[in-house]
Amino acid sequence: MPFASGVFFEWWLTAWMRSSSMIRLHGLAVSSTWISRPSLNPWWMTRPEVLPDTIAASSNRTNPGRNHSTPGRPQRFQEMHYKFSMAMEELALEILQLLEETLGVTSGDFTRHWERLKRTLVRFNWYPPCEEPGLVLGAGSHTDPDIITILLQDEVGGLQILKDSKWIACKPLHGSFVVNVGDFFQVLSNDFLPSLQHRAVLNKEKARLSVVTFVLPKVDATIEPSSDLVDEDHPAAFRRLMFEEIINAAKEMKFKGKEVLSLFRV
Ligand SMILES: O=C(O)CCC(=O)C(=O)O
Ligand SMILES: [Fe+2]
Repeated sequence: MPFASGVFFEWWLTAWMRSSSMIRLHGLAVSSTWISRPSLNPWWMTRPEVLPDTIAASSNRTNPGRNHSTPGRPQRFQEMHYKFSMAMEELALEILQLLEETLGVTSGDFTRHWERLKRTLVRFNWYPPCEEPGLVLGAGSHTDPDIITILLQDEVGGLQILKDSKWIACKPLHGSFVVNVGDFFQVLSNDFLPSLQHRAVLNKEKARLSVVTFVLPKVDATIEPSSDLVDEDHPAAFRRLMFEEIINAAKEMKFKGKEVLSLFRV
């Protein structure tokens, strides 16, 4: 759906970028963020002090409860953004249920946080072309601190994942989503599903659009490895912790990635 309107987004985000200060996500990207459940405080609004500057800047524009009246956003774009985040909520729940089935999690531990406290954050990242793509990143190397991230990228490509110390291009596959495991989920799954270190590179000629849905628990959600995935051979790898602790640590480490979880290992 969003890519049918790629031209529109490019126009809109460019205009927005011109008319407001540039928002940077570690590197060179302009983002527009939507919160699916304005009634639930997103973590960056409840704890402004743990905000990365980039997200703080986005959140100023997406004041929860006022998403529909955010100035400068055409009504049609807002409606589309809303519909998209609702569809992503359904998809997220299905993915989590499938993962429970696959890993034999009968306690409902994966879906519990989500069903009770569900919240998605849909972000449009627009990466302008860059004459020297080797010198700057669109999004720096990081892991997402959330449960899972559902990512849709256009045909330009630029997402890379770190595997065996090498960056591997995650080539766009038309009509498909990329699903990333976040730090929170690595804890829940007791290391069975490790979070993914990734980044986005820029393109010399073409602008790129990605639509990223972060599936988040409430900031004070408490987690520990699912009892279904803990046994004698696989003792609990993490202590009990609050989602907020992951966020705070990620912020302190400037969203650089995997080391964050080492703070919570037992
Ligand atoms: O644009 C991309 O491919 C990656 C974006 C990303 O990792 C993020 O927004 O967290
Ligand atoms: Fe990410």
